[in-house]
Amino acid sequence: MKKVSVGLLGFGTVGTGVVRLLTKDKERLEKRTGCEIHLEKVLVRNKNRPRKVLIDNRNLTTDVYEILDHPEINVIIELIGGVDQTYQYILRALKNKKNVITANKDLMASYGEELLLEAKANHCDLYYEASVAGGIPILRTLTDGLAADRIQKLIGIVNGTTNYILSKMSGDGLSYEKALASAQKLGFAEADPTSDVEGLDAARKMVILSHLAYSIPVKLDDVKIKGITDVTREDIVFAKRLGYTIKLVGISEVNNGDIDVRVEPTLLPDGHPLAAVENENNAIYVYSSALGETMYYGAGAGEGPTAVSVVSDLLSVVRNISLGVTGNHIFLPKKELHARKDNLVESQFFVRMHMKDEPGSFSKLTDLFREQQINLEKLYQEPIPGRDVAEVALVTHVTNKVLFEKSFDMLKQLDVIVNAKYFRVERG
Ligand SMILES: NC(=O)C1=CN([C@@H]2O[C@H](COP(=O)(O)OP(=O)(O)OC[C@H]3O[C@@H](n4cnc5c(N)ncnc54)[C@H](OP(=O)(O)O)[C@@H]3O)[C@@H](O)[C@H]2O)C=CC1
Ligand SMILES: N[C@@H](CC=O)C(=O)O
Repeated sequence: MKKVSVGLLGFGTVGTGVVRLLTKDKERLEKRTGCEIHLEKVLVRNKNRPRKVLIDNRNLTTDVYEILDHPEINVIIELIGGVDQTYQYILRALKNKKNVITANKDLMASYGEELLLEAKANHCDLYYEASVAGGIPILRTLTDGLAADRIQKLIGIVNGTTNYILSKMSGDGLSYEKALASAQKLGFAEADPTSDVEGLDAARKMVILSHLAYSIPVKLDDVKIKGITDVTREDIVFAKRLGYTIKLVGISEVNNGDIDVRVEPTLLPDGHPLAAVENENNAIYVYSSALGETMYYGAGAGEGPTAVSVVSDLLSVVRNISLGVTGNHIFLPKKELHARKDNLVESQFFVRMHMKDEPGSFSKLTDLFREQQINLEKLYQEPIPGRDVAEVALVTHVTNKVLFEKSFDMLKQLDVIVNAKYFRVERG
């Protein structure tokens, strides 16, 4: 039996899941590939820290070069996270002709193209399925399953932490802080959860997905990003009254030579399949010309699901090694699309505001939208007991984004408006 030796960088949440799977299912995995899969070394910071899975202490090392330069190791799995230092490690591994598997979307969203070219130059594999949507095999789906179709649009719930927080705030009435602490404890959140809650993690994933869906280079700088830190329980409640669920979604769309990629808290109609995606689950809704609409759903974060994606990549690499081939190179055509300008974006919008509860205030509001030629699809008003202020929520018809934002600024200037905020509405 051919032997493949693996070096693992990082023994945290996902690293633990990978060691667990490679140990527990060793025989089954080896049968699937016809090769012996040997975990040679694991990089840790502290060799004496108690671990959640049994491992021989002699397999642990604190010296990364013992793995990167190890003559026997053919595959390196990177699960430490971070960008600059990790980039150098992966570059060195590839130059040393080692195949690489990573779950690191921060790195792949910024340096994916360079690293894939380096892998190609060195006749190595670079697989990164776990970098998007944890356990859902979405990268394979885009590059293999849908290879023959033309993809036009993707809508993704691609961050487990924020979906978990919004679900808990909505369903269990948990505060934002408690829901975040719980997501951290369960291992969904990044080491620095700012990237989760501010939308950056989802934006990185949308860059990777868009690149594979449309075979074009997409820059993180071109993604419009807004996180969930301003979403309150009241926003969730009043959106619900109008028949919507608030989710942090990434939307990526190509049209007439331009591309629009954005991540923001968005209202989805309650009947939309994405509205039912709860907790740390993720889903990607794909619009393609021949197949139509398809949705890929499952656990988007956590030890077990993410380890399945990593180890499945490993099995692909092991099969390639035994066949003497490499795969999974994405060739980037030189065509570039331009980021869509806001004056070309059309959408519905949800506005929530506190309005003085006095005669004439309501008509000031409706007059403004009529003058701006923005039609309202839904309107909800409820007095706030004990205060001379009413809660008002509305949804516009589809309108131009620039026109809407100008009108929203005018709305905030009305003397009857105490405060107001808005979110985009996605009809699907
Ligand atoms: N958690 C999840 O659900 C998912 C995570 N990912 C990605 O997977 C990667 C790993 O995530 P996760 O397992 O959650 O992260 P963790 O923080 O749980 O684990 C990272 C591990 O790497 C170790 N580490 C970091 N730097 C070094 C270093 N220089 N030398 C040695 N060890 C180091 C850390 O050691 P120490 O404990 O000593 O700090 C820690 O154990 C990240 O890129 C993440 O974005 C992708 C999909 C899902
Ligand atoms: N922090 C990420 C982990 C998986 O990528 C998330 O919450 O989705």
